[in-house]
Amino acid sequence: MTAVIQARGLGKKYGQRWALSECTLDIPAGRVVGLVGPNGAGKTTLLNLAVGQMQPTAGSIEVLGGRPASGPEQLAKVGYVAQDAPTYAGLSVGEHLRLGARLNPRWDDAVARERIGRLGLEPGHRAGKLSGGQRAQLALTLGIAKRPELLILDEPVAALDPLARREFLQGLMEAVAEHSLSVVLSSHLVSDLERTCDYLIVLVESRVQVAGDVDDLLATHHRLTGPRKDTLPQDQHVVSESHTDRQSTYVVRTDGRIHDPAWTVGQLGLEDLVLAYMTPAPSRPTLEAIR
Ligand SMILES: Nc1ncnc2c1ncn2[C@@H]1O[C@H](COP(=O)(O)OP(=O)(O)OP(=O)(O)O)[C@@H](O)[C@H]1O
Repeated sequence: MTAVIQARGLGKKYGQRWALSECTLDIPAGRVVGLVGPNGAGKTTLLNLAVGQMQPTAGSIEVLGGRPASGPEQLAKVGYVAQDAPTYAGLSVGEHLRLGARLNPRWDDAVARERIGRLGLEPGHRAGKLSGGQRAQLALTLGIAKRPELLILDEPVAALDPLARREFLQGLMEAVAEHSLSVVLSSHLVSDLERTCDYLIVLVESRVQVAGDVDDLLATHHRLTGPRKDTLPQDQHVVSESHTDRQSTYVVRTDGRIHDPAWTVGQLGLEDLVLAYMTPAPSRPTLEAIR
């Protein structure tokens, strides 16, 4: 497997506090990767480390086989659309494209102009006067026209209305199909990730909780529901659990089938899976303690 991002024991500390810790990951190439987790989980920190905007406190990270931001060649291979899709308010759309052409050796002006035309963005309009959605589309256009091998996007659709979100993600998926891009995309909007991503990373409190192929994750996670019991499901990794007076519900990860007739086995959607990892089982057993 070729990894676009390979992290080994990666960590970043601000003062006394770890924003990211013990992160070991191999993100495969040619995938659209969703990075999800609650506020403050460390997503932006991981992405900033990947593009070389900050240095690790511990461990190492390689991107496309090189050290982040280690030279012009490395910079050309990686595109980054930072949080809030930053653009230069005083520059026009056309000036952004000219700047992109000057700064990026692989710049594809035809792609940039075609996208701008299709989106109805006037070259003479100042970026500061564009709507949030138009600015995000301009930032995405710059990221795509740079023709990187890996495009990293930090919550690019957070401020967009549902229609603008759909258009943005469609544009992204077209670029993935046309230019065989690898993409890492952080978002809180799991329904959007479900439509676009084929690989998922869940980060909670600075640690990777789970990472893997979306289809594999959905096939190996199950919801077990049954009468409240003293015995926990055997041989399964319990991701989360909840109990009422009469009923117990577990989200478990298992490669095998669940034969115990005491449990009703249900499939999980991606949102349920993410939520299960975001609200993990406190400190396990103890139905006694819960009673
Ligand atoms: N420059 C900084 N100085 C000090 N602490 C920081 C700094 N940047 C981030 N942090 C802290 O590091 C932790 C991780 O922040 P980060 O921005 O990576 O999270 P996130 O998952 O991207 O959050 P969000 O979803 O809210 O954007 C948080 O606790 C945050 O307060």
